[in-house]
Amino acid sequence: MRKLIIEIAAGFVPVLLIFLAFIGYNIIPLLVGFIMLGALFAAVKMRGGIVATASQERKNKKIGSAKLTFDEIGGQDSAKQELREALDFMVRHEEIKKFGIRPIKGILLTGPPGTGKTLMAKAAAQYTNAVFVAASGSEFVEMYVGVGASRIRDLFKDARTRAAKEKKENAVIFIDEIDVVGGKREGGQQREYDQTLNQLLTEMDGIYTSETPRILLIAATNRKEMLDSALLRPGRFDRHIQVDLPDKKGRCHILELHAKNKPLAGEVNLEKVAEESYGFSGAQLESVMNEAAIYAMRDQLSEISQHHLSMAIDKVMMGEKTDRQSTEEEKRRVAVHELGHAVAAEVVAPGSVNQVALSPRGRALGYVRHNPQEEKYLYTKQYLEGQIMIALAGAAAEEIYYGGRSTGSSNDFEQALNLVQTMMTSGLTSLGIINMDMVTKEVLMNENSRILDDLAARTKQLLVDNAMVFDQSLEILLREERLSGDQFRCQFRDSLTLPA
Ligand SMILES: Nc1ncnc2c1ncn2[C@@H]1O[C@H](COP(=O)(O)OP(=O)(O)OP(=O)(O)O)[C@@H](O)[C@H]1O
Ligand SMILES: [Zn+2]
Repeated sequence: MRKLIIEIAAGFVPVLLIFLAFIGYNIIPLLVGFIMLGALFAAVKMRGGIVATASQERKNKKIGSAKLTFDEIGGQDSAKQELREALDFMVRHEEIKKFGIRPIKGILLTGPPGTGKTLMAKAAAQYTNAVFVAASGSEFVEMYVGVGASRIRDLFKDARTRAAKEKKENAVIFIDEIDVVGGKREGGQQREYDQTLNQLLTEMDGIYTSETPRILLIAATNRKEMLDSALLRPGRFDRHIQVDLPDKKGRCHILELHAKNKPLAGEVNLEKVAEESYGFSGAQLESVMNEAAIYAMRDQLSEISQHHLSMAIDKVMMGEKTDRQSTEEEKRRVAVHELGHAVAAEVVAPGSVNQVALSPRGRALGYVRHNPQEEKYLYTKQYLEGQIMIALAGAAAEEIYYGGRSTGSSNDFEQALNLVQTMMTSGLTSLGIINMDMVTKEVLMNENSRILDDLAARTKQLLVDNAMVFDQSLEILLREERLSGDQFRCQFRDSLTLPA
């Protein structure tokens, strides 16, 4: 702010000189005035440039050495795989051109903070042998109108000049927090942001394959729904890769990576640490390792013990204001809920469960993945009832194990209600073929609850009948956070062969 006042004051002097020169018809103050104005203008512009490079350097420092490979990123197997596949388009540019395939210009990484999106972008640059230029969305928000747009221009220019200097054919530009510049344009007053976003779109449209360096933009956000749709159009950020919180195996891998330069005691069991840090991001796990080392040093010991790691988990968790107890409790409840869906699905449609997992994915804390089924155009009553039972089974399992439901079932109920609706309009209920407009609301409501109550009771019975499978699977799921379809079906087979 003080700088701004100085600049305005400094700008006032030459203007005054020019004014006085005009009144006095004197050429010397006129010239001096113009020279001063020019110098001031250059200074302001340069300051913008210097600030931009300085913050870029900060960012580059923050993300460590320029050479970072995918091997140094823990977990994230599917995200890494997807990203590599997209990058192969850049590496195999000759073939791409031959087939007339549109090059990929932008990749959007979405996911919670600290999951390694920046690391992914760095590894992408390494993988494509590209120069790496990074910026954060917030750097483009300035009080001077047009500065944001000119910084975007500078960012692309910087990528091009660096590639030329380092004799590289590719350049990766990484923009973190893209939502700050790329937010939806509806709203009206944010004109400065608009200019910046428009400049970004213009630069992206100006990327050609024939030109070197080939430029790839990687952007990161944890609020994809906030982005302006212009950014997501084909030819812009049309590849989306989800970077999730790591599952137990991923957490173990990340801990191993960050333990490499630290003296761990022989008794340390990183798998146990991974188990206790459910829901942690990569950044939090890095923090756990660091805090544990500090505890060990404070104890004047030469090695980090399991105890130090446990204390570090608590510290990182308290810092995040999460209640350890409720996390464990929540994990169990999610496991019960998802297993409910899975057991019902496997009974209703044997062989249909592909995977049950606890790792938080997007907003859901757990999920059941189903094997792709043949696409159906005609549904039987039995099929629809089965689907409703699968939807209701999450809440049913919670009722059996906890005596009540949680808020996690609203989507399931919506799905069940839609299915009942389909049954009614298709004449598959006891009402027979009906004209929905001619039946009173009350009749429909009664039939609706009759169907749902009946199916809910059958679902509960199904779960009770398969309690043994349920309990054994629950134990594995809580331990591993993941249960493959085959592992799951093993439980069914075992329970069949056991004497009743
Ligand atoms: N998968 C991972 N493997 C190893 N380290 C990780 C991983 N994820 C995060 N980290 C650690 O956390 C730090 C921060 O990660 P990074 O900056 O890549 O996260 P981000 O997703 O870009 O977060 P933000 O959205 O907050 O910018 C890394 O420097 C690294 O030490
Ligand atoms: Zn559910």
